[in-house]
Amino acid sequence: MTRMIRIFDTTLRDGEQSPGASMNVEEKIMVAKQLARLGVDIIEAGFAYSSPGDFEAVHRIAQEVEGPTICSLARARPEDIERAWEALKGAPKVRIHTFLSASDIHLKHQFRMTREEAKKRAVAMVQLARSYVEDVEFSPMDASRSDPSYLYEVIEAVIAAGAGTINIPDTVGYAVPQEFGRLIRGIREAVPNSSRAVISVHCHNDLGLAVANSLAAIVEGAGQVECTVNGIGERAGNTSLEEVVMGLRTRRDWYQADTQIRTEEISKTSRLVSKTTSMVVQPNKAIVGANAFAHTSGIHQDGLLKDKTTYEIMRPESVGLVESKMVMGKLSGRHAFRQRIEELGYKLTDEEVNHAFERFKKLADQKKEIYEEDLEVIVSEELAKMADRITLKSFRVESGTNQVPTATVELEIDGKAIIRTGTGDGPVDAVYRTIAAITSTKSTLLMYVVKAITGGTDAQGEVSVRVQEDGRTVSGHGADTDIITASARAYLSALNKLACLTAKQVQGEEKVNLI
Ligand SMILES: CC(=O)SCCNC(=O)CCNC(=O)[C@H](O)C(C)(C)COP(=O)(O)OP(=O)(O)OC[C@H]1O[C@@H](n2cnc3c(N)ncnc32)[C@H](O)[C@@H]1OP(=O)(O)O
Ligand SMILES: CC(C)C(=O)C(=O)O
Repeated sequence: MTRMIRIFDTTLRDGEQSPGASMNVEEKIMVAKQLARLGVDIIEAGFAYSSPGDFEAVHRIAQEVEGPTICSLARARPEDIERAWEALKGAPKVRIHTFLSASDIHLKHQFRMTREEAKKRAVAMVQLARSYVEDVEFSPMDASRSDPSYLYEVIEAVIAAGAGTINIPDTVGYAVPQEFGRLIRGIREAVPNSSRAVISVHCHNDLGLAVANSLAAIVEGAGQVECTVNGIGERAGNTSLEEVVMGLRTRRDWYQADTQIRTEEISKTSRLVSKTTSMVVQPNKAIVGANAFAHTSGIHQDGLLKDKTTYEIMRPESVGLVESKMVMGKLSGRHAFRQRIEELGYKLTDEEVNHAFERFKKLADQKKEIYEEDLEVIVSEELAKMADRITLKSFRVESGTNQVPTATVELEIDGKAIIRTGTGDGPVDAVYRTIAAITSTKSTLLMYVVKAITGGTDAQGEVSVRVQEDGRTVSGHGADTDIITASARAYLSALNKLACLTAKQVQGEEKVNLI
């Protein structure tokens, strides 16, 4: 049977403890509304006592956000619990979450309390919270570094005092999965009244184990997981909501557990939290990173095109993405290349695909990522080239501060190679003049524009020209990471369009005429 695990989202409380992640009241309300759409069971909206802003956020979220239970954190102090109640009162589903350390390290060095004093305080504060609300959660802070026998005593006492949820925090991210799972099993076995409460876990990610620890706890009977969107939170953050939820959903066969989360809302929620907290999501972050559903290598891309299950354990649509992304680059293969150009609307023959693919591979060696625009340029140029009578074979340009720019250009016209050298005012001008000399064109260059298609110094430059001859105006485009090559291609594409290069006998290096 599948157990339903409660998702207690603490993005607005522990998540906000990430340096620089603070949110104003309106932003918190916006995130809380999205968390409700995501389907979390409980929203920890803040720590009402900590500031007027947090009080207002808890209060307004409790009043305005429908669906989840709204919770405020409170230290084990009467003033905190009263303030939490003031913020929450009047709202339909509310919880007070109070906490006090159980570890000797904390009790001795921070709280300067004995174990007995701390237990008494915890019981008294749970009772006080219960005098206001039905739903009280207690956390024995630093539980993973506490003496288990004392921890069990505290848990038993606070359940008897009325706490319905006992949250076991790995406050400093010290636990490892097998150990943490054993701790949860120990609580269930050693605390006589433990079945009267939901056992929750709250893990920090200092050793990168927050999700693993939370899943290990679920295996041993935890019924609630505290987590944050994108895993943000104090220091290295908290258990990532999306990872734990998708872990359970994808491996329900193993965990026999699931959540009520509407997973299709995950990506949207992640983007909103990232934007609101200004915390960038690392590209390789599981589930929500930009690369989480991106496939780069030819072999993977080929497998995916044949059947998605070959290399995808989750469908991108299941987390609200439109589709997996095939990243076109130097590791891509012909199958993926053909698929992508067909998606762009081009129907190519096998020969055309082969030509275009060769050029794509050359470009991919020069550029880290190939964008759609790059592909369009390659394919459209490749298609146009098939019919071209003049093609660029090669060129060399010399230019510098104390040198007349000189170009040597080799063209193929109707299958004949012609090489010529010429000069100009700059490298592009030298190439253009030499091309004009070879082709004997009478055309006039009306416009020359160069722009970067994509960002970065390795961007492709796109050159557009407009050329006029005998009252006819044509345009030409060319693109390459080398703008002189792009310029030559643009000029030649326009000359080809003039399409009146007669098949005049081209003998060796003889001139031909564009009529
Ligand atoms: C593990 C966690 O993430 S717990 C949540 C942590 N979150 C935050 O701390 C954010 C909000 N905090 C705040 O705004 C402030 O710390 C406040 C308003 C709560 C308290 O501010 P101050 O009164 O200036 O105290 P300060 O933060 O310097 O010290 C904390 C005090 O709370 C006490 N305290 C800490 N936790 C608890 C607790 N669970 N129960 C009772 N007292 C506690 C400390 O012992 C210390 O008391 P002391 O002044 O008698 O030594
Ligand atoms: C308040 C508790 C649950 C906490 O945030 C922690 O121990 O990390």
